[in-house]
Amino acid sequence: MSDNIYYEKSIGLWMSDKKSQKLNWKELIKACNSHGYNLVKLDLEQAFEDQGKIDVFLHKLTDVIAAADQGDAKAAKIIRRVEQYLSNHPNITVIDPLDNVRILLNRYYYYSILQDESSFKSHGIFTPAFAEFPTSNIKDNIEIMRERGVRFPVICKPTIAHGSKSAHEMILIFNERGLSVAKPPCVVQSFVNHNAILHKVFVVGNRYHICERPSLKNFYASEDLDPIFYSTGEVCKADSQSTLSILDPNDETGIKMHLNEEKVKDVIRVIRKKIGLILAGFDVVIDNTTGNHAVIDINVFPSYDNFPNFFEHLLDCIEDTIRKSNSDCSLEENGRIEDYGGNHRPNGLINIGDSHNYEVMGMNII
Ligand SMILES: Nc1ncnc2c1ncn2[C@@H]1O[C@H](COP(=O)(O)OP(=O)(O)OP(=O)(O)O)[C@@H](O)[C@H]1O
Ligand SMILES: O=P(O)(O)O[C@H]1[C@H](O)[C@H](O)[C@H](OP(=O)(O)O)[C@@H](OP(=O)(O)O)[C@@H]1O
Ligand SMILES: [Mg+2]
Repeated sequence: MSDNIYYEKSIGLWMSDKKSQKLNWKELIKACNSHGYNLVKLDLEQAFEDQGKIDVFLHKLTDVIAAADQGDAKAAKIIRRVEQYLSNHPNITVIDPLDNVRILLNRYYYYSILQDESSFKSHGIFTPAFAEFPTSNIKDNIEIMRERGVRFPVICKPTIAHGSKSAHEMILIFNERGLSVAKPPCVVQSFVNHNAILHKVFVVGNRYHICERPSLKNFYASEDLDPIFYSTGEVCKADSQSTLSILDPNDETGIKMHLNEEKVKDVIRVIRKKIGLILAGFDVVIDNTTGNHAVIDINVFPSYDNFPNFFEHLLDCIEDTIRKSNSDCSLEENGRIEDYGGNHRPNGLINIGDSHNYEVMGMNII
């Protein structure tokens, strides 16, 4: 994977072909080498022991873990082998630990972690009311929604957040008769009107980057509307141009709701403390009536689209993690996200984009 210079340490990397095709391998190898690491592209079909010594295991195994947890024997065998290898090599830095990644495989589970976060309410942060449908019995599901304060319109999402294309297949449901399309196991989450603006926060350890994406226009409960099926990829990518994102004329409020960076940092602190991932992303929409910030989704190792110098920040963070684990004081143990070393910058934000499609690099979350 790299020129014939010997590098003392190695990063073993595995990700799906789908993700791998989007990766700029040349740039990643350059960043690894500049930090004194070889980059080894691991093969899950071969024993890791036969693929060279690694010091860091960097992965996005979400699809394989999800398949294993759903009973896929081949995937289960792979995950067992990976976990056995890592337990035989406790000095390998894993980014991120499989048990932490598992937290984000189940939407109901991680929504519950967010909902239970007591600090959010007073900071104007929330996760929309949600409920899980264990069966497709509409009467039972209406009762479950009532008990949990979930109100139409709702977005129906697969409970399992990764592992197949269907994990991103969403359904907007406007009334009780629309619940007939919900296919359990699934969660329903109250829809938050947010003027079709999605804020994606990409996190690498203590650093984050925010970008705006198209989202869904404002919707209201209605007995007349049939469910709307969509996939996230067709509505919320940077280049998406879905009619679902075009605000209705009477919704053109002209008021721009500004993302509050302090709220973003609060969410990052909670994710780092309660979920403990180095590589994560989350989606925020701003309630257009209250201005409160709704965290509607958290992702493992997302795209890091437009994250400036992502690979450099990744390697810095890997080295930071190794340094901290060697000094045996984990970030999560003391519950604080500390300042990090490196090119210390003021705790400010560097506005690196125009105000419309703004992108803001946040450094040093304290
Ligand atoms: N509660 C909600 N209120 C308003 N819009 C929502 C809500 N939940 C989801 N959405 C819209 O649906 C999109 C997809 O939802 P979500 O992010 O949960 O799905 P996902 O497939 O896991 O996304 P990703 O591609 O980020 O993994 C969001 O980007 C947003 O546009
Ligand atoms: O541009 P984003 O970060 O929104 O796209 C992500 C998406 O949010 C999910 O994290 C995808 O992961 P899966 O849920 O596992 O499909 C990412 O796909 P990946 O192939 O990069 O892992 C998207 O990049
Ligand atoms: Mg999302």
